[in-house]
Amino acid sequence: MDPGDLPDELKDLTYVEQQLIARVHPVISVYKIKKGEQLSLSNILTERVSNCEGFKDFNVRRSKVRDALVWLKNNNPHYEDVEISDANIDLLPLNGDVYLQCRGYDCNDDSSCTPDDIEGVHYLSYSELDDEALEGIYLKDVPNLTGISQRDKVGHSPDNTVLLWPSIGITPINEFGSLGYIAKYAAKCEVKSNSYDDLLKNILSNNQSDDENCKKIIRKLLISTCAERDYSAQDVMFILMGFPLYHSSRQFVILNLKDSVWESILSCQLENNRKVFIQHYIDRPQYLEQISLLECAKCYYVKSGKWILRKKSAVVRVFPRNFLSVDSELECLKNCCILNIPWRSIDEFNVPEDILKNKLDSISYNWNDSDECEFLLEWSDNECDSQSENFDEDDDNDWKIISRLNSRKQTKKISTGENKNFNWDYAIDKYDLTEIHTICETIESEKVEEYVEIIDYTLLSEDQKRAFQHFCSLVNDCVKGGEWSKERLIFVQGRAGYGKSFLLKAMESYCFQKLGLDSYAVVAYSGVAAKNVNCITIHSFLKIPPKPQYFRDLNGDELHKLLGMMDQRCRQAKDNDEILGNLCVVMLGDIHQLGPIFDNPLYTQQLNVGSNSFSQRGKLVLMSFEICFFLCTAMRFDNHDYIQFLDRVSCGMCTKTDVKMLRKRSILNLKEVERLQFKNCLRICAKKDASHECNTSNLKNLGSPIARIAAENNSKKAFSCTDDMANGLSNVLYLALNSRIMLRKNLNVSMGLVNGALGTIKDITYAKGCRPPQLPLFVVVQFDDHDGFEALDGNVPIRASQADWLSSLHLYLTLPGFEPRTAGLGFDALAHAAKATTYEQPCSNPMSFFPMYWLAPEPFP
Ligand SMILES: Nc1ncnc2c1ncn2[C@@H]1O[C@H](COP(=O)(O)OP(=O)(O)OP(=O)(O)O)[C@@H](O)[C@H]1O
Repeated sequence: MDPGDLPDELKDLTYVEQQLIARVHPVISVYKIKKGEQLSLSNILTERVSNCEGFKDFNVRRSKVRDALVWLKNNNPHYEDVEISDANIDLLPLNGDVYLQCRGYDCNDDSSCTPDDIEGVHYLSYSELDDEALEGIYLKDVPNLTGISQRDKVGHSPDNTVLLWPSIGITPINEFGSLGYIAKYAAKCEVKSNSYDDLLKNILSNNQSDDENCKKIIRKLLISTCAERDYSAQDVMFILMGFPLYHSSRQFVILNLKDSVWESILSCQLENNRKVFIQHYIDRPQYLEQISLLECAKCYYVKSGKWILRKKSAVVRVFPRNFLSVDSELECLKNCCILNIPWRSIDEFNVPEDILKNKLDSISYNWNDSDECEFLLEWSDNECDSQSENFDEDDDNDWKIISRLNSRKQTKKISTGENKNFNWDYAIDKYDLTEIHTICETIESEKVEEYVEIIDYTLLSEDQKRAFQHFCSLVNDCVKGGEWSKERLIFVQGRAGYGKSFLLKAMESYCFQKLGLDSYAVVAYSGVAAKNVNCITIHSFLKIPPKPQYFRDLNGDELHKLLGMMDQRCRQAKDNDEILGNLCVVMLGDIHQLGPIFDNPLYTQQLNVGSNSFSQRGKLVLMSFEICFFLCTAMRFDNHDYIQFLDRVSCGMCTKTDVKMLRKRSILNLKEVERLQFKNCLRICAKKDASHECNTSNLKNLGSPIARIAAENNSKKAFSCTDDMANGLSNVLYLALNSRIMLRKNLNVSMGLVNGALGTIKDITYAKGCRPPQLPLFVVVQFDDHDGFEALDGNVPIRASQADWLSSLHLYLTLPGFEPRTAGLGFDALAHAAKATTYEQPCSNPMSFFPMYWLAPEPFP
């Protein structure tokens, strides 16, 4: 709307003056709940400075307000009946700040204007939140407010205080800006989803905010993202949708590195001799001499002059967001240094560019043991996207520079000691590069040997026979070419060693004899299983997108997804719309061996109607398996007590005696000789930190030089991607001679070079003149279960490879060549220097509370 020229009386009114003369305006009250940690303005490092614009300008001029009101009364029909009270106007300052008066405003007096009165805003009560939303709340470990609306809660709280309005930077969020803010926020946390982006755009452009589906999605996303992230976003949720406010367990700290702000901060003297954080940092105590500004802001705060270590590190926001978008590279470097290098005077950084670069290099590659810091550069998504689009593949150098300047956030650093002088091209002369090339080609061009073992069916146990006979009649249906005469979707359940693989071989043998080699397929979930029964993996057979490559067994959720995808593929392949394309499918496994997850039971009836996700589809497929055969006879062991014991343990039905037995076999109670047998085993830790610690100490104990190999990313997005998003590619890899490693990818299933294969590094081979953090040409590994190649003394060469992955928006490229996974150390195709890995992925949070005991499984009395 264009109101035309404004009269002088209404021109240049401040925001608060406009509020004072408005006849109708929404009152938005934002409350904080006194519980846990609170938002504390003292933690915002960039203090409110007097020249702030927008809502923080509380200046009011008495005459301006009076003149505007008089003009409106004379000219605006809606103000005709207004009585101007001189006494009230005289309460206003002649020209002054009413901020304190606003803070003293008692929200309980505002009973006449409840949010429900505000037109156009639909408030949802707490009870209207659906289960999903509530689940999100409980998962986030926030106070349980069920049964009592937030508004009630606030009403009973004796110490409500009005906070500053939510804002984006210094621009207030009002009823017009809030949707945009939500969109920005939500899109940020859900970068992968195109449809979500579209949905938000629709809400904004077509004003479809009443659409229930939209609301649901927004609700869910906001609940999960805001609880731990941003008070402002929480405020908006509360105002717009009536969601409860949560306390965040983390504080937010803003570091503004703009030159102009620096100057004003350092020169301004706040009342009561208070200092802004940056001044505290400069005057910090001696014992914090070596801490960087970024770390300091994350870990400490100052209260009454005392330095206090935070219980949880704060979320630090750095402005300007995109360092590389600042005017000069010098400025960008300077900002990086200010953040990450300990300093006392800002003048330390007024030096030439190459000195700054050296300073940065020294902290990137010469890390002290105690220092575990990270570069924190926040990229705004837009900036990032435009960078990626402009990316020119030929122009390597640009992105390599970016690559060196950053490291992915979660990366913890390990000291590489005095390796600077180590001659990393020591091994190149030992190898014939053509030979290595040929071997690598052989490994990578995998061919599964097509042989079928013919089984003597009379050997089958009674249990196995029942399943086998059912299967045989289905094969005979195929031979006749008619309809299926029996249930075609078969589940065979059996514990470890109960004869599943043997039964599978028998089924394959029968199929082969009756129908020939091309009429069936044997596939396995993992590379290890595929190797055991001489087949290929489901993923490569059905061309299903690879799952993140890391040590992980199948779990219930994975099973659902996998079945969903298999269903789709089978229907496509057979051009048949029945479940699994009307194929006969036999699934052999052990539900008790599925990894634990925080999810519904495997056979849940809870399906989200209308949902088309693979997981939902997989649940339906699983329920379509109508017949299940149980293998109840242990074929591998004959110790009856031990079998019973394993049965009880796998069902969680341990007796007291079992527990005693388990305690005896705790790894801590074993004799030294026994314990040594587990020296090289893979350890699973509950937390990333523990696994990192374990890997670090293992690496250091080797006493060999450690190579820190950095991935080269072509876009800023690639830096910020988690390992999962990057198909398991990690940004930094630590390798050392003789370090234990694990293969993270199925290189060649039939050779046994599969995901999970363990080995020891024998050589890290660099071209002449090259060294870490560059990629080596190849790494030579001695695998535990592979004879290796004669030409390499029984070792296997693993060379660097290029990996790319496609998100819904962009193609990102990483060149670590080696894709490791959590647990930190390792390679991609290359192995993994990890002897430890985490189990948190399948277990999710709740499991991490349980202690994990390491048990040596044998001997059993
Ligand atoms: N009917 C049988 N006759 C003789 N030996 C058998 C028979 N069934 C299984 N076995 C043997 O018992 C051992 C365990 O069987 P198998 O490997 O098939 O078990 P599994 O259920 O696949 O175990 P896991 O779940 O650990 O892979 C193998 O050595 C196998 O050869």
